[in-house]
Amino acid sequence: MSSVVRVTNLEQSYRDRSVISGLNLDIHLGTVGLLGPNGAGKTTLLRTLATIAPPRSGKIEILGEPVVSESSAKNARRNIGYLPQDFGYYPNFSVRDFVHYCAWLREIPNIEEEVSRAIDLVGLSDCQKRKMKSLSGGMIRRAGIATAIVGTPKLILLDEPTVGLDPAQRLDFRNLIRNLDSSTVVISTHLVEDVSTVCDAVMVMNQGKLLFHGTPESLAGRAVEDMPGDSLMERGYMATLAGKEAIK
Ligand SMILES: Nc1ncnc2c1ncn2[C@@H]1O[C@H](COP(=O)(O)OP(=O)(O)OP(=O)(O)O)[C@@H](O)[C@H]1O
Repeated sequence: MSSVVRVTNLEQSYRDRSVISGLNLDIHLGTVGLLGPNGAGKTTLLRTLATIAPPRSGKIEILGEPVVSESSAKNARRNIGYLPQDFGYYPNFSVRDFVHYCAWLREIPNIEEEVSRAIDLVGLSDCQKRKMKSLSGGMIRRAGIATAIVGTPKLILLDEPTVGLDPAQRLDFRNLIRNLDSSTVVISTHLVEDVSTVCDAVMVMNQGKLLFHGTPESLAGRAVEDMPGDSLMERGYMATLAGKEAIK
């Protein structure tokens, strides 16, 4: 199976401070959850995969094409939908204007149809004419998700997409992700249950290193008795962070 994303020996730093080091990664078609505590490097990794932050060193390939220059990054971005953690918007734009503008930037064909579809998928059709500044936090987040999924890009990168969503909206979000089966979706989250319910694979990062990459079941299989957590997967995650894995 060919990789949708391949990362080889990635180093990233802010000024002289290394935040990702020696990271190797292959992501295949499907939905992958990216778990890690605050400051683990999740946002930095997603920004790198979104081709916004060029690697300090190492290589990235998106859909088999190396990203080595601004023009190759621009080509890659046509296939990438990215929802940053703190995304900006023009407060006076309507929901539709916001999604349309992002689709236009990505040069999406059949733009009106695709924008309507994305807005419908996030459940905002009835308020697509409302101004962004009049929306609740959860609705703003859903409009942001629409900008990432519009045109069904081959790679969708969502940084903390469920923050601010109420429990019903989180269930809707999971259903939406399940229906994006022609895309590879990478979801950064603190919520282990988001990962256990929708992801085919899980990555656990800490201190800029990848500690685990496998199925949700194999992460749950790392659970050890004395670890805190309400589910096997939470305990497996905590055991992985603590470097204490179940002995098989
Ligand atoms: N612009 C920046 N300048 C300097 N340091 C930064 C910058 N952005 C992030 N960092 C540092 O890089 C490290 C990784 O941060 P990053 O935001 O990638 O982690 P994260 O896993 O996404 O965290 P969170 O879950 O809190 O969003 C942290 O120690 C953070 O303080």
